[in-house]
Amino acid sequence: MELPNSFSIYFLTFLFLFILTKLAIKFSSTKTTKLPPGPKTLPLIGNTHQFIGSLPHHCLKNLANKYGPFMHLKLGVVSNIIVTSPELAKEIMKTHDLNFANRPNILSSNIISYNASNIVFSPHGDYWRQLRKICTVELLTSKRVQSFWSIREEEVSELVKKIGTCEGSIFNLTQNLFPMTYGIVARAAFGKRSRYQQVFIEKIEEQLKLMGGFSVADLYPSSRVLRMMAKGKIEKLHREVDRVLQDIIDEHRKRRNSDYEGEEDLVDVLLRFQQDSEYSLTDDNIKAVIQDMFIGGGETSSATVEWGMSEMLRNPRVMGEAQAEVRRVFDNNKGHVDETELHHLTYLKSVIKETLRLYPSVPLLVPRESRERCQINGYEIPAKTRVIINAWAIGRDPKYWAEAESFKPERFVDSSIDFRGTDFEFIPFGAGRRMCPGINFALTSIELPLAKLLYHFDWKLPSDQELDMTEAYGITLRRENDLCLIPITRRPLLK
Ligand code: HEM
Repeated sequence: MELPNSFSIYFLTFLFLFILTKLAIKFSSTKTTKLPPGPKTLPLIGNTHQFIGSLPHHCLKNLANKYGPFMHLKLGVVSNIIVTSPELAKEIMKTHDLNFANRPNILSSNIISYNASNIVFSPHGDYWRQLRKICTVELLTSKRVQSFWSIREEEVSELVKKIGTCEGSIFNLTQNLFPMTYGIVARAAFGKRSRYQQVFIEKIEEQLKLMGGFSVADLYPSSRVLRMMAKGKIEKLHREVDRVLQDIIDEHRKRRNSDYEGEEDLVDVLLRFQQDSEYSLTDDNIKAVIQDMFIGGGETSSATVEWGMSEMLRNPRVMGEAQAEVRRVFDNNKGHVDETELHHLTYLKSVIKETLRLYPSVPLLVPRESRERCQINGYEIPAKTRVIINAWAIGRDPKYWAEAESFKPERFVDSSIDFRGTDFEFIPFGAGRRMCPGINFALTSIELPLAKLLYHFDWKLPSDQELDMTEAYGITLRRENDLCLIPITRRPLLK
């Protein structure tokens, strides 16, 4: 047999290595460049057309039913990953939390948040850490929250008094709940209600509506023309809100320059920080944080009270049980509701959890953005990809919740499932580093009003028709129509 000459050996070795390298490249590229599945995209618009006619969290749930809990969607030219399962939510907010600790640059949020200098939209880093720490220490720890008890007591009692005067006639609960909750935040964080509170609430609500949709400019971020066109309305609204926020700062500054010797509130602390800090906070930065507290503290908690009351009206058995509990606890002890005995209201706490399961106030949480390319479940997530977590759909997934669409507070009565960021099937406050820091503040602003509304009054719908539960369009989950009810006094307000 003739031996191969050295040329043939070199040639065959080269050919072998060449094929091997090609295969390795092919194999590794199919493995690492695979995006999660998703519907086919159309040229230019991507999947944007699939959002027409329904609320974003509903559309995304329907699409996830078809394409799975880890889905890739193109909105315009922007890649989005949609997460619709507790396991994958845990991957994003726990396993890869640091990589997803940034927020995307969204035009409306950027304008409203003074160039992303608030807590919600600022990039993960020292500036964000400092601001979040100040707000937590000054306003949001459970000790600080408790210290505001008299403010809550006054504001909620005022509402109860007003309801008492409408005995037997139709009372618009929505129109009165929201100002009350904003009042609590304003007094706790800034010392008093704003002079322009009503206008301010209206403008903030308009802002939130605008932020809930997909602005065309955000679908094509590199188009300066689209950005210029989209800015007009949101900038006008922002200028109006800005005037109120500047007013709050100016008043505090004037007070600091006088001989005022009262306690410092959050704005005083931020102004002090403005002078001392290495970050040299501007007035705009402070206004951005004030707004965080207003939106975080006002809108979300009132919406939860409103949905909780709505569901109880649809489920008289639940309403009856919650009322019996509140009346049992407070008739025995004091004859009026105060915060000292709220911890006995275990059924009411389950009602609140069930409300947040079905109506998480921020249904798609606040979007995250990947810093670096990473792999999850064998799929590649490129750097700077937007991630949207559908907490609303996860809370209604029959795989994790029996009778998922029914309002059944009992499911929480002897259950350890909580919303503090460790049970990923129940994440109304998010999880991980960017989780909501306002849980303690929120809970007291929900529990006290609900307990008082149930203690003092029975409630009836104005007509025999079933209560309309349509959701409004916006970044927060609100009722489309105001909740109007007839109160019947059962325990008159004594003091
Ligand atoms: C029912 C009431 C509330 C709900 C459902 C809620 C929900 C949320 C959610 C889902 C997030 C985003 C979390 C994430 O990205 O993982 C968030 C962030 C935030 N919330 Fe809340 N929130 C509520 C009340 C409050 C209150 C009372 C405050 C303050 C007074 C507040 C202040 C904030 C702030 C500052 C952030 C941004 C955190 C960050 O990016 O580091 N929230 N909230």
